Amino acid sequence: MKRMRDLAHFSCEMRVWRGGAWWRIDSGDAVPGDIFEVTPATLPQLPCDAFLLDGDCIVNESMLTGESVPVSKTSANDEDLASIDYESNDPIKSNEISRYFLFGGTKVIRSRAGKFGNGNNDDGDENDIGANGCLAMVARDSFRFIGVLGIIASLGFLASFYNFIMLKVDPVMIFVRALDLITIVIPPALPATMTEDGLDVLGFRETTKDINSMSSENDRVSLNEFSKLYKTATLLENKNSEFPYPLIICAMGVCHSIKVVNGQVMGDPMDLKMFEFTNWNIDELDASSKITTDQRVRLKKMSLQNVVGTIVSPPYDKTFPESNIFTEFGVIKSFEFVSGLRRMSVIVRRISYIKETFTFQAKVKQPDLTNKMNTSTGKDFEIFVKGAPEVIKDICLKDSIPFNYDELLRHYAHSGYRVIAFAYKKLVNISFLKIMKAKRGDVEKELTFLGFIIFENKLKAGTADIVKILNQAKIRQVMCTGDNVLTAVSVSRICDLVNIQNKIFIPSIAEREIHRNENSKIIWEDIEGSNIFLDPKTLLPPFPSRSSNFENSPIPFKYDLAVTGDIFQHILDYGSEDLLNKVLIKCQIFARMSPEQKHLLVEHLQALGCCVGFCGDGANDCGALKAADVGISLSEAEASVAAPFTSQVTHIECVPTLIREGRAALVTSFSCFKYM
Ligand SMILES: Nc1ncnc2c1ncn2[C@@H]1O[C@H](COP(=O)(O)OP(=O)(O)OP(=O)(O)O)[C@@H](O)[C@H]1O
Repeated sequence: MKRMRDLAHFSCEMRVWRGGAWWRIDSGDAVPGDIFEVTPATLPQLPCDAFLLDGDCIVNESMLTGESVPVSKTSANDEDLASIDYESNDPIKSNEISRYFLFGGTKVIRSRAGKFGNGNNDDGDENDIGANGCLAMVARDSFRFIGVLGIIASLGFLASFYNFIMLKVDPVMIFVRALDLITIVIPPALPATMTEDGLDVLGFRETTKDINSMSSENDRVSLNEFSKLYKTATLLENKNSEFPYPLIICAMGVCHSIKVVNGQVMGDPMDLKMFEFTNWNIDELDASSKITTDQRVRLKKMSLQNVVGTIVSPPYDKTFPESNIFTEFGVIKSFEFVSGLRRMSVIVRRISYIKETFTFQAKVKQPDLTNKMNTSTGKDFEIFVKGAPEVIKDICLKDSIPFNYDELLRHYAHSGYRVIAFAYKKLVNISFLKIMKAKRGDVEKELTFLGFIIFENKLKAGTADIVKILNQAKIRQVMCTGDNVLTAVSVSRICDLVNIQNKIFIPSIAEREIHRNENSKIIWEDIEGSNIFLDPKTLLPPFPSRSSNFENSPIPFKYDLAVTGDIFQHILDYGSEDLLNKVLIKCQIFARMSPEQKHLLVEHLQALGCCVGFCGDGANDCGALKAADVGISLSEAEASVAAPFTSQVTHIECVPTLIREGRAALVTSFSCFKYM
């Protein structure tokens, strides 16, 4: 809470643009409408919410979302600003707006050529952490209890006051005796003991360094760790005569959200592993970049110096021993990864150089400066898209999808690998202006499928032990993930979240999403394809003999359910309450869940009377973390506003620790009451 308070009262010096000149003012004096400058040196932490009007920047939002991957912000244009509904309760809700919205309290890692418009200088009190945990309930009930005692004491006080007056006792004595009665009913040390008890528990947490608490309340399991890029699978041959790398390698080199900050590459761990695999180089056109004057001159000659933010290039020395053409990629525009869309894309321009003498200088291993530009690139751009295979399939040209696409996807996902699909399109004869204005939906379509890349999901050491401990404690554990359902099933089996002997049933609907209604039939099918189906109403397997004593027949085998986000949504929209409750109670795996669906799952479990813990590690878990009774954010940030508890050790080992501490706090509180 102290950190929250500090954040609300945070002030610093800032440079604002007023009356045609720059002024240095205290951030407390900033008013809505001010335009101010953001650089990490002068304004490391944003003192207020703001719209990014010009330039771009990278911010660390982990204190809000728990997501330690830096987030890129691009500037808003007039159209964007005009489309905001300021009257709405939450004008910044949409993902589109958060692209150019800077949140007060977040840290600026890097900024480029920007001046910003100040939104409303609120005090960050929107970030309240709901007091919805068990300990909060105990605290609330404790104070209610003291309140009731207070009422009894007051009534006793009035009654004895009246009696003493009737007995004509001395007024000072009346007052002292009446006060005595209050202290008899409410032990004076009780409120202090309760507060002390709470502080003790919090104090212990702060010192463990594993779990940091932002409030006096007291879980999704991040089981997967990207350990190594296992294999690349190019399904289509995409040979390019001038450039020796296949398009899938180019895609791995350019299609990511890696940032270079002070010479260090930062970003999504999966992107980092993928990029590391290519062995390519990346640099950004900011003050700290290593981009040579020579490269800047080349960009300038091609009028690219103001539009290219990032340059990605294959290794100079190994690439073209024979060729006299060297190619690098300038990233013109990127559409960041959005959990709801499950994809990201970049628009790039190839920058090729025809060399007259391609001699490498011994030390710097860079092409000779006598290069000539290849001007043939003209108005051509390329878009590389990567994302969940189901999503990529939908936006690719049908004839570019290999016949065994689903089979391969199923094979790798079933083996527990994370599968990412890549697609590509050449955007021919388009002006810069058009590219800059292009909407995501307009360019991310009619693509050519390039291939899958497969990541091995390595379980963090000790995960299975923690799952076992929680099982022994009879705490129900459910996997809730954005990943593929088959991958989720495989990981759940490895860590004993579901018994490996159990059959798993997955629901599906024949109709496409837009044609679905309450009459759409859900089919619950065995994942192993054994042709066994569950009854769609009772979710029970077929009994050996339905005619004979149906009621008392034993269930023929043990089984679990795994539901995908779209079916979960369908059941919420059209299913009966009975079916929804059965799914909530019986289902062990919720996969391909969007952030909103994770949130809804928590709320519906709570509506059934469950006390829900949620353990999550990313921005896509924020809603669920906040809604849960016990939210644990696994984040490198010291404390994140996304959840009441933050564990810097990004492992579920913090869950039993927290439960133990919570129970200890409860026992201490009850003991206090008993003692008093
Ligand atoms: N950086 C990325 N670029 C492209 N696609 C991605 C990226 N990260 C994830 N995806 C795809 O989007 C899907 C959903 O991602 P999301 O971040 O919502 O969940 P997740 O990381 O798979 O799982 P969890 O919910 O356990 O964090 C992933 O399964 C993957 O197919």
